[in-house]
Amino acid sequence: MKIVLDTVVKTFHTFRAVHGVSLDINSGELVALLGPSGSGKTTILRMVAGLEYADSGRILFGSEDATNIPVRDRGVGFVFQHYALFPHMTVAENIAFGMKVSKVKRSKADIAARVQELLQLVKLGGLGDRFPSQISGGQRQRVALARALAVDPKVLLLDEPFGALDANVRRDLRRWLREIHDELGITTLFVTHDQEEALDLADRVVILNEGRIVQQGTPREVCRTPNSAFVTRFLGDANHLSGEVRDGRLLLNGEAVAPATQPDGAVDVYVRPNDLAWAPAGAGFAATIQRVIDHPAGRRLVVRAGDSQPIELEVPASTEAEAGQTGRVIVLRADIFPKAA
Ligand SMILES: Nc1ncnc2c1ncn2[C@@H]1O[C@H](COP(=O)(O)OP(=O)(O)OP(=O)(O)O)[C@@H](O)[C@H]1O
Repeated sequence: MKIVLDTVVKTFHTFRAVHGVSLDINSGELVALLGPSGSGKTTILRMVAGLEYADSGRILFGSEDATNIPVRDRGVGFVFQHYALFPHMTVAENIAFGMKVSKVKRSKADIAARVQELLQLVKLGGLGDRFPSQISGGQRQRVALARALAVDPKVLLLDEPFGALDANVRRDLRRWLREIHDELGITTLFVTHDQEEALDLADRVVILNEGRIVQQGTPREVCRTPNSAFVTRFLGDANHLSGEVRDGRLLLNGEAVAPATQPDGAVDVYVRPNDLAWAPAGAGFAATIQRVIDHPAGRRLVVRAGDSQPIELEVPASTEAEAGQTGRVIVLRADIFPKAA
């Protein structure tokens, strides 16, 4: 089922939460809405669900205006962070609930068979008789997904479904969700404020700020060609340096470090730790190591150049480095924007 948002606006009292958002979600696509708190992600999701109405603009399900389709006929499944399971029902009863109240009548045997099928799909076979309080948080969210899938939705809407879980469980669950999505091919809209989660999971990432889409593209596109300082900062883990472009070269601390295509003038430079290298001498700009942080994948150097803020570099685990050493920071790649006023 393809979903189209066409210039959708939503205002609460006098506050405009969504400013004319247009977005196509193709059939079978997994799209992540990513943005800081208050950027309008949940409001957009709720409008697609039919839980909230747009002030103007249109939302289409296929070629049909969704305004005319009641919520229960939209064929939408939801999973929310705090969309609790019914505590007095077993896992199996929770999954069966939607089928029992659905307009599509199914026999008891059909419902029981479907529940078993879903329990296998979400890898919880054998736990159907437990109560929600007897399973882990990650398992509960898998039950919530099974419950959402039980009524064969054409569209799946997920609002921070893994928000309350710890980092390792979150990572496992999003890989697993991606597999389920690929198996079932349901058009899926996923809301998160976690960059890593969006990049890991989605076919396309839509970045929102203050109720507007500021960039959209594949994870690779938004990471490699962020179109603004906001997107670069929001995607995280970038050093921010002040520099200057002069005659087609980027200058940091007065030293030419890389070619630049921008017009001459002051610039904001964002460089990811992986796009910097460390060398005892040679190109780049001079810096002094302040700290070395070892982690399983390599070493992180925290350096200072002149009176700059600390700059972080990611280097191979084999790199010899210690606090107090001086050397050169080499810029392999940078995102350069005209200096913000
Ligand atoms: N029912 C409401 N009444 C008034 N203001 C609202 C209502 N719902 C949302 N808002 C406001 O609209 C803006 C967008 O909210 P929304 O929940 O869509 O953001 P979000 O990006 O999902 O944020 P979060 O990540 O914190 O959930 C916020 O400023 C919020 O306070």
